[in-house]
Amino acid sequence: MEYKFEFRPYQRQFRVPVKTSHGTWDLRKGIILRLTDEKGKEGFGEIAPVSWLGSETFEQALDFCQQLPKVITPTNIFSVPDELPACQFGIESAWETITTHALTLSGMPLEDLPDPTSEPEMCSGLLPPGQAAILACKILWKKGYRTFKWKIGVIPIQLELRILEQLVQSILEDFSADDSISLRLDANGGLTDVEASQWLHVCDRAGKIIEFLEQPLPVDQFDQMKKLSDRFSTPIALDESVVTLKQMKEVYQKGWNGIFVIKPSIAGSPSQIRQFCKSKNIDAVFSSVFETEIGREAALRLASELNTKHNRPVGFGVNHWFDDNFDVHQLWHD
Ligand SMILES: O=C(O)CCC(=O)C1=CC=C[C@@H](O)[C@@H]1C(=O)O
Ligand SMILES: [Mg+2]
Repeated sequence: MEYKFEFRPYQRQFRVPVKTSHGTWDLRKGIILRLTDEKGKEGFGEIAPVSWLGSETFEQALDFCQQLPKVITPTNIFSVPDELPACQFGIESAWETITTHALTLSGMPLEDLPDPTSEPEMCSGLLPPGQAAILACKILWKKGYRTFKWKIGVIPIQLELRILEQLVQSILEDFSADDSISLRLDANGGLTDVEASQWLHVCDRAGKIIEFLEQPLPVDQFDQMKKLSDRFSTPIALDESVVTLKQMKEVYQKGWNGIFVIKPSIAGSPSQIRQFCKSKNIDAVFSSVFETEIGREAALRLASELNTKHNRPVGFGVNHWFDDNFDVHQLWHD
C-alpha cells in the first residue's frame, strides 16, 4: 500500500508563556501531516516536538518531513529513526487512523472515546507558576477540574512553599470537603537534592492532597530520585527522565516502579509504546505537549487503551493556555 504524504508546519502563540525551570516557552511550533491512501482515505497526524524536554527539535522534524518522498510506504512509516520520536508518533498515528478504520486498536469506535478535556474530572488542569496558581485553581475548579498541576522550581523555594500552603488552605476552605482534590507538583528537574527533600517533607505533611511530585531532580540524578522515593511517602513521577520509549525502558531496567509521565506525542512509535506499557503494567500519567486536536486525539486514543490500571486523570487540561481560535484543518485550505 502506498500513501500520498503531505505536511503543513504551524505555530501557535501561548496566551501566557509557559514558564518552567527550563525557561520560558512562548510559541508552540508543530507539523500537521496527512496521508492519503490509494482509495482516497485520509489520515491526519501531528509532529509536536518539545526539544527542551528531550525530543527532536522542530527544525529536525521539518528537515525529516522535507526529505521524505511525496509517496511513502509502510517501510518509510516504520523506519523513522529513534532520534525523531515526535516524527515516529505523528507519522505512525496518521497511518493508524487510516488502517484501523476509525476504531481504536482495542476496537472502541473513535467517536466513543471519552474525551477527558470535555470531562474535567478525568483531566488535570495546568496552573501557572507562582501566586497566580491560587486564582487559576478556583477558576478551573468552577469548570469542573478536581486535579491540578502546578509548576514549581520557578521562583525561590521559600516563596513557593508559602504559596503551596496558601493553595492547600484555599482548596480546603473554598472547595467542598467532599471533592477529592489532587495537586500535582512539577519541578521539571529544577530542584537540588536538599530542596527536593524540603518539598517532600511538606508534601508528606500535607497528606494525600498531593498526588505526586514530578521530576524533582535533573535526568542525570536517577539514583538520588530513587532514594527520595524510598525515603518519602509522597509518590515521585518521572517525566524528563522517561520522555522517549528508549528512556522508559532504561529507567524500568534500573528498577523504577513509580509513576511514568508519558507524553505520547514525543515518546515515539505508538505500537511500541502500547507493547511496552501493556507488558510492564506501567503506572502512567498521560500528558499533553500542548498539541492541537489532531495530536491530542491520537495521544488520548493511546491513553484510553493503556490508562486502565490506575486510571489517573490525564494531563490534558491545557487548552486555556491558548486563546486563539486556531483551526488546524484550515492549514489545508490556505
Ligand atoms: O501534564 C500536564 O498536566 C500538562 C502538560 C504539562 O504539564 C507539560 C507539558 C509540556 C512541558 C511542560 O510545560 C509540562 C511538563 O513538564 O509536564
Ligand atoms: Mg513535567
